[in-house]
Amino acid sequence: MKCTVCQSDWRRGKCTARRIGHRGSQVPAQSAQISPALTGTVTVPGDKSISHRALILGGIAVGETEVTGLLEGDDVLHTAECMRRMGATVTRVGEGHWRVRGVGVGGLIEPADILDMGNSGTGARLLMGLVAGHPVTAIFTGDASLNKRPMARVTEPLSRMGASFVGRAGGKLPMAVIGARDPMPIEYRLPVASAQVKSAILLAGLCAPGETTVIEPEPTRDHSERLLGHFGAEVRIVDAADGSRHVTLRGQPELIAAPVVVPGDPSSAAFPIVAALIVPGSDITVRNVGLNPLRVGLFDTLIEMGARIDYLDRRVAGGEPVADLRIRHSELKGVTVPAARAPSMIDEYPVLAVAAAFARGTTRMEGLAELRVKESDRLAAVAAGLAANGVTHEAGADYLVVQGTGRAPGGGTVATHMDHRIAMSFLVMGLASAQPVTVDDTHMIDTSFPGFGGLMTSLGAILS
Ligand SMILES: O=C(O)C1=C[C@@H](OP(=O)(O)O)[C@@H](O)[C@H](O)C1
Ligand SMILES: C=C(OP(=O)(O)O)C(=O)O
Repeated sequence: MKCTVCQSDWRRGKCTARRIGHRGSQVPAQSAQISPALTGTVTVPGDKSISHRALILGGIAVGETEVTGLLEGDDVLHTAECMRRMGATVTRVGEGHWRVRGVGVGGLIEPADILDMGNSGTGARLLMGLVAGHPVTAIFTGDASLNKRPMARVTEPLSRMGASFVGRAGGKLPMAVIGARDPMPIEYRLPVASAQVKSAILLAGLCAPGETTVIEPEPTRDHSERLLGHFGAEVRIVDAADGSRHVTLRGQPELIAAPVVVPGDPSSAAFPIVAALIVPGSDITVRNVGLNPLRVGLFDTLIEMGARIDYLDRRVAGGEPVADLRIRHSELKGVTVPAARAPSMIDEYPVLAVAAAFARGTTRMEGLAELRVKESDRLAAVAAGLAANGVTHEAGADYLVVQGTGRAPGGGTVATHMDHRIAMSFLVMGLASAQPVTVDDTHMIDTSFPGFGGLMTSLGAILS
């Protein structure tokens, strides 16, 4: 018998592959079917982007950083393990409660073995940036999905800073990163709006003397900037008249350990939220959702579509705005989502496409080219999932148009292509579609949302 996730031998009820974070399975498929009104109050796991960064910056700070609310998803666990291999002491104290003792900026040690980043583009690209600024060599690899994703977007600027790279054709992992002995600060204009690329350059810039500047065509999530400031680095942000944002870091700071409180991940909250909007009679509350202005594009779009979402008890926790969200079933209407909004909701298009299938009228989503290089080609995977479930749509090179009729027919099986967000989005679809929806593999859900099935079931969702 073989593990249905990685095809390694399956013995004594376990997958024999000894990859970090990989549990393997024989029963990865799952179906969702029409469910009664969803009700209740839930808390989603911690923000994935902030969790990676808390471990990375804690790992190069002086002293002990206490992290609460850390996402214990596979992606973040890979980052924790890789930081350990480069000298940081990373300890789990309790659920979501971790301590990190750092090595100081410039103090990374060379890892004795290959760094396995699993499914995580964020972990891989941010750590490639960090290694690029240190005089060490590290070999990065990932799973079948990550090893297909483009890395030239980070190797190009990091080469200018003095690092070198030996990888597979087309700039793919596995790849050796040979860190710069004397890293140079650069000024770099990002060719694509990407918080991962911005963060990789800033992390390399920590070890360079002088100022490293990243110019973003449109602002992307700013968790790196916020946390760098929180740990004592000098970061300047200037919004230019042409709409671009200039982020400048002064290199070679001493980072000082600082407590990090991780809010709930808005990208994970998106799934119960859309589920409640489309399942008739639903009324749920999702507590402690991060509302960083550069992450809320989905919520703004849903409200434009007619969603009844109330922000309760708005507050600031751990330097990020948060609120409890009350969501009630809503009659949605189609809207046009402009390309400029993409950076603030880049991971939410699959679940927005599901909401659009339950809206009345046409929803047009533009500026989606980046979806093609995520854990899967998300534009193609969403289009195939919509087709399998009888939803009329049109997908172009960088756009998606969904014709909503108030309810998706369902009845299809969706290929998830090792992509957690495709799996969760189509399970949400099945909760309100006329026929059940099946997804072929639910394993990858643990990368970002461990406990997804249990949380949805606790609200009344029927998953089998
Ligand atoms: O910086 C981050 O934490 C992330 C940035 C985004 O990727 P890009 O930078 O490639 O847009 C996003 O898709 C990813 O889930 C997390
Ligand atoms: C794109 C994602 O993550 P990453 O790039 O870190 O793999 C995601 O979580 O949707």
